[in-house]
Amino acid sequence: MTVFFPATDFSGVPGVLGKIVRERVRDYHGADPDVGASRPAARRFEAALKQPGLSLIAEVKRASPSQGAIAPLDPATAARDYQQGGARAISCLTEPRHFSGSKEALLEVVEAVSLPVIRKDFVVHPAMLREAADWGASAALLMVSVLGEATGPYLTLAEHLGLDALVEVHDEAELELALNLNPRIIGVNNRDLTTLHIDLSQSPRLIRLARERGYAGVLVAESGYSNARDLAELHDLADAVLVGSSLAGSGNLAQAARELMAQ
Ligand SMILES: O=P(O)(O)OC[C@@H](O)[C@@H](O)c1c[nH]c2ccccc12
Repeated sequence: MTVFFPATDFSGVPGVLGKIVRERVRDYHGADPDVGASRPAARRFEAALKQPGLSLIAEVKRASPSQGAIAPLDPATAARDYQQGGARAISCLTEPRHFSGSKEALLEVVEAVSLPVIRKDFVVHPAMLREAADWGASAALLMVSVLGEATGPYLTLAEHLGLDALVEVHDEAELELALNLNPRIIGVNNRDLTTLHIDLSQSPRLIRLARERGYAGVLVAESGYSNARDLAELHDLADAVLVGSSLAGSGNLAQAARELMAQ
């Protein structure tokens, strides 16, 4: 299928995010943009997040630009532990240089658990979504800070491939852009990926704003959560929370997940 992509100029993406994005652009330079025939939507990721109560998306995260090495997790074991600890979906990084992610990690996670899995990467090329579908992911991350006006076409592409999309925003302007596309799932990242600074008030604030604007889709709070207290106000506000570092570095992933979600 053919999707119109506005010229995407990633040279303006600032900071750490810009560096990673330009590396990913080079990685996929010349990759085949053809995504093939349409695939049926399973909507498993979305359905997992819509269950009653705050849903946990637990992330297989071995390293990050802010922390360096977090833990030498075996992806399959980590995903199984998260599932046992009550996670409703698994996020798996596939970015290799800064997050120690890989295709293999994603394949192992998909194989290990019955939960839906989201491919966590810096999507800058249609081939990355085709791969996500081929590798068995149920969803992929689309970052408005990276894709800007191209977020719409990428949403169409994800839909075409039967993938759910988590449309990630960090500030009001990005939220406005996302709301105009009316995606089924919006995530608000507490971390500014250009500076790596975390502000835990960002998600609740923008989630409230989205609801005030009449947004009726699924809302996800992302990043920086390390204990049950941090989640207190999210229980009646967000549909889901995305947590990586604090769980991954805990030493006991199932127990850490249970303790985090306890009210
Ligand atoms: O490790 P944390 O602070 O719990 O955050 C998890 C997740 O939100 C974070 O990994 C993330 C959110 N959006 C991203 C985009 C790219 C890379 C990583 C991310």
